[in-house]
Amino acid sequence: MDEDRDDEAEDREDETGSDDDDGGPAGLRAGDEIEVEITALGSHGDGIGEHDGRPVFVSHALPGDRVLAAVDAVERDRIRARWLELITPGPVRVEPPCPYFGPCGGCSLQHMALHDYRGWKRGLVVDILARNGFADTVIAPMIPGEPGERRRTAWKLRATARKAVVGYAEAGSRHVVDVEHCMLLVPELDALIGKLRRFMTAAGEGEAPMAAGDADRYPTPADFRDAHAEATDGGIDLVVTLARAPDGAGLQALAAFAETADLARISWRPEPEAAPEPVSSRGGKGRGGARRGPARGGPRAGSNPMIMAEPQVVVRRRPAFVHRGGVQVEPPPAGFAQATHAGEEALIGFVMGVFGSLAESGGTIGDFYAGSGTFALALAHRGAKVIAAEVEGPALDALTRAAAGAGLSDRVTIEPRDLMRWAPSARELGVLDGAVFDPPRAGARALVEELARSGVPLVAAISCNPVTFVRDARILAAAGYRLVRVMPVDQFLWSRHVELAAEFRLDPAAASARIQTGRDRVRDDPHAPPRGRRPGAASGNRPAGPASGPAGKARGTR
Ligand SMILES: C[S@@+](CC[C@H](N)C(=O)[O-])C[C@H]1O[C@@H](n2cnc3c(N)ncnc32)[C@H](O)[C@@H]1O
Repeated sequence: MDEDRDDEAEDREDETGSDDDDGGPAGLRAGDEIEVEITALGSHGDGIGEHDGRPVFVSHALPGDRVLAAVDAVERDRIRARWLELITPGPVRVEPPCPYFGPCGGCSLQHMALHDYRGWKRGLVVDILARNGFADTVIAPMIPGEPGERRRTAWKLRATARKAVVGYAEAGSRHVVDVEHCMLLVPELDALIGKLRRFMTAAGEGEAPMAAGDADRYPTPADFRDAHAEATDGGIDLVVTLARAPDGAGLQALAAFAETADLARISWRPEPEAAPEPVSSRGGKGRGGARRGPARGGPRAGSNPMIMAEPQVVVRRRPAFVHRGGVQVEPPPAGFAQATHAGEEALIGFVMGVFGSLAESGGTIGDFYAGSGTFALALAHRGAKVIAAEVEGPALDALTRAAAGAGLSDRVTIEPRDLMRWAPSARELGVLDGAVFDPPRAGARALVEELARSGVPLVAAISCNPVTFVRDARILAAAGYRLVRVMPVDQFLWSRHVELAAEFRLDPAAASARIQTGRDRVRDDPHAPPRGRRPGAASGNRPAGPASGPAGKARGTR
């Protein structure tokens, strides 16, 4: 699925020094064929063997396999090779349960026995922690993923001369594999694949209402780009990306499809555009520039932002609501949701395990990268005062409405904020009794650097990228935070992606040795909001610094 293909380069922490090299071992060149005995599985799911003293990475090969492979690249520290033939299968190899496995880039490890796959995936977390100074950390058994659990997905939509295509991209390619079913998905999402294909096909054949009497017949199958679908408690929430804005007939067709497929809500959005460099009206760049406005995210300096327009709701037949920590919330179309209900429950359970008694005693907890409130609502429901910081305005609007609906408004303070560009300072964070952060794959370095100086005693981290997690964890550890326990979670079954939840406690010795930093300074500050009160409300004290980012909306979430 989309998550399984992104960020290939970003987190290849084990791939430094891999420049191409002319001379391979014994003159090995790209295209040469070699036999390799696979002894391990790498963090990207490639089988690893050895040739002439150098590691060889062979895609799709598994430990114990003996394979014939073609060399793709000879690099300074490794050889990359493409699988040609299985000479002898290893003991962990099984028949993949899905007929699309191989061509479809959605899953990469269905051919590995589930037990071994799960051991490998948990081992990724164990290994990276051990290699980064956290060998003593307690690592819980992994919360396993199961087929039929994935409650959100993004399909690629294409049209060929003969048919409409609904599916997933091939690994490392733009080609889309047409699928009838996906066994990862909850049944209602799986059933939507065929309905969506029929809808696109009907558009092409002039059978759909959108085509009736409309010379331009919009949208045609070729205008569909992708679809984001989430199974909510109210029904499916579908967002289609289209190459052009639908006209009246197109909107009617989308509404009719929502009726036929019994969707809760259907929206459309245009294709994303590359963001221009932020330019100041005075000729400067960035922060003081013309794009400054209410916090909605926006292009981040040095990133590769694609501006995603807000989806426009065509019809909302029922509320597309979900329950989070006992509170009902209706996230915005295509808003972030944890990929599986079981995964979300496990993560909320972990966070409540860390902060439960603090919440019950009315402590103040920051939820950073809060989305529409998965943790904030659960914590507030339990009694905490929560400051929820997030860049996406629509997610915060949903969180605000949900808090109001549950009578929790007085416990939830919303903080629209781009946390990568304008992380709250250690001093601002010092009012908190606890903090949870759940960033995108890039991690939360700017926030963590401030947290490390803040003196906040209890911190929970949720991460979808162990590489950026250990980077951030080392910053906290260097400041005296002990990584108490980690819980791996498999929300992306049969992929290389693993999530984790972690608990950090500030070492009492480090806390008492702290000389007038963050928390201590704030306690001494007569203008600081008293602990246990709602910052930004009674005291009027809002965390300093710009709470607004450039206009527009850049997406970079998992
Ligand atoms: C992994 S999601 C977690 C959301 C939420 N904790 C949940 O479990 O539903 C990451 C969140 O970070 C937000 N985000 C991404 N970049 C951000 C930034 N620069 N500043 C603040 N929030 C950001 C996304 O909008 C998204 O809601």
